[in-house]
Amino acid sequence: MTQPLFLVGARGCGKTTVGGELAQALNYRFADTDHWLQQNAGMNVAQIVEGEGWAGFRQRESQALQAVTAPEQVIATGGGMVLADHNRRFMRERGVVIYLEASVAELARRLEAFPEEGQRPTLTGRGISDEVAEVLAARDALYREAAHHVVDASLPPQQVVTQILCALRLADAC
Ligand SMILES: Nc1ncnc2c1ncn2[C@@H]1O[C@H](COP(=O)(O)OP(=O)(O)O)[C@@H](O)[C@H]1O
Ligand SMILES: O=C(O)C1=C[C@@H](OP(=O)(O)O)[C@@H](O)[C@H](O)C1
Ligand SMILES: [Mg+2]
Repeated sequence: MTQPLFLVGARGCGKTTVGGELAQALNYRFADTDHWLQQNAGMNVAQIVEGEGWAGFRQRESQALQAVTAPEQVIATGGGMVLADHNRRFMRERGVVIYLEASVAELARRLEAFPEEGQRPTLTGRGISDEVAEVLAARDALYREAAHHVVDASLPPQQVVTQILCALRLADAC
C-alpha cells in the first residue's frame, strides 16, 4: 500500500500528533496542511484570518491539500478541511481517509490545556467548550462522509496509531 493517508477530525483530536507517529511507524513522510500553508504564507493561521478572513484561509488550505498529497505520505489536515465538498471528494479518491473521533469533553480538555491561539483563532466567538460542541455538531457528518475508517482518538497516541494500522490491515495483533 502506498496511497496517501489523510487524517481528519475536530480541533484537538490529535491529527498533527498522531500523524507524525503514524508516519514514523510506516516509514512514510509526514505533512500537515496547516504547517505547509503557514510556511508558504509566512503568517500563522490567526494572521491569515485577520488579513483575509476565513474564506482566504479555506482557499489556502485547499491549495495545501493538493500540494502535499503524494504516495507514502501521511497528511494531517486542519479540522475544517472537510467543509469543502471538493476536498472531501479529493481525499476519498486519492487515498485512505481516517476520522479521529473524540468526545466534546475530551476535545475541550485538550484545547483548554493547549489553546495555541495562533493556530486556532476562534471560529464562533464562543468559549472553548461551547465552540467545540457547536462545531462538532455541524461537522461530524462531514468527517464520517469523508472517512473510510473511524478510530477512537481518546486513547494515547500510540494506541491510536495501532488502531489505524489494524484498520488498514497492516498490523498482526489486532
Ligand atoms: N491521543 C492523545 N491523547 C492525549 N493528548 C493528545 C492526544 N493527541 C493529541 N493530544 C494533545 O492535544 C493537543 C492537540 O493535538 P493536535 O495533534 O495538535 O490536534 P489536531 O491537530 O487534531 O488539532 C496537543 O496538545 C496534543 O499534545
Ligand atoms: O477546525 C478548524 O476550522 C481549524 C482547525 C485548525 O487545525 P487543527 O484541527 O489541526 O487544530 C486550523 O486549520 C484552523 O485553525 C481551522
Ligand atoms: Mg493539527
